[in-house]
Amino acid sequence: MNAPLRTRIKFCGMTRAQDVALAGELGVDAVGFVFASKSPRRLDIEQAAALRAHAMPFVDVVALMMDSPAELVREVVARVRPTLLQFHGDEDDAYCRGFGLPFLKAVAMGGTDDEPVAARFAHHPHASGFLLDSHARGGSGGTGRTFDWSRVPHGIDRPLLLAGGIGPDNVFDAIRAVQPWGVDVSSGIESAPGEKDAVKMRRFVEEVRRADAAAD
Ligand SMILES: O=C(O)c1ccccc1N[C@@H]1O[C@H](COP(=O)(O)O)[C@@H](O)[C@H]1O
Repeated sequence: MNAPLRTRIKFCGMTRAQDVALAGELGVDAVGFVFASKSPRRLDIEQAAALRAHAMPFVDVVALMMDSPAELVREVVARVRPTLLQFHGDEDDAYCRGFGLPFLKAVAMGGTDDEPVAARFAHHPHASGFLLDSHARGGSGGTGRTFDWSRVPHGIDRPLLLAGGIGPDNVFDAIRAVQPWGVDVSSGIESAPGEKDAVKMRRFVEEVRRADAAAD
């Protein structure tokens, strides 16, 4: 894919109505609700359904699952009505596509994995895009750690979202280095797990726009 004219932004791990509303005001493309059982940002279905009402038009709502029972995913789809699913575990392509929604698949960029990154995309032919995160295979995301951005493959025919340890202070450099289709941030815009910081959220968006304006 060509370098995008506008880098998409996803704010993940939202837990508060005011943060979801501010994301919309700032022109963020997507907000993520985490249902992974071990996450400090995990929502139950009632909380997520209530938060969903604060998402503005044209803001996608992404439900993040990690090796969840299919029954939970179905309930989230029915009651929270996400526009996209994001799978962070060992879910295979057939499982991921079985919920009738487009999905993103997270690819673990940390640890030691002999399979080349580009080859891993082939395991999920129906993924709408891939999210490259810094955790090792089997580990959780939302770590606040970066990975070696030079390992991001080029010339991939589907959207790539760069994640892992990105924040207002490094997102400009990240976009210049990788030219991803989008960036995904959680802890880098927080004051505490799940509590987004309005100043960091705004600065993050400004830095993405600055990188887009500086693109060759
Ligand atoms: O956010 C979480 O708690 C989480 C838990 C389990 C799997 C994924 C999770 N978050 C994803 O990880 C990226 C990177 O997070 P960070 O910016 O390094 O804190 C985040 O954008 C989510 O997509």
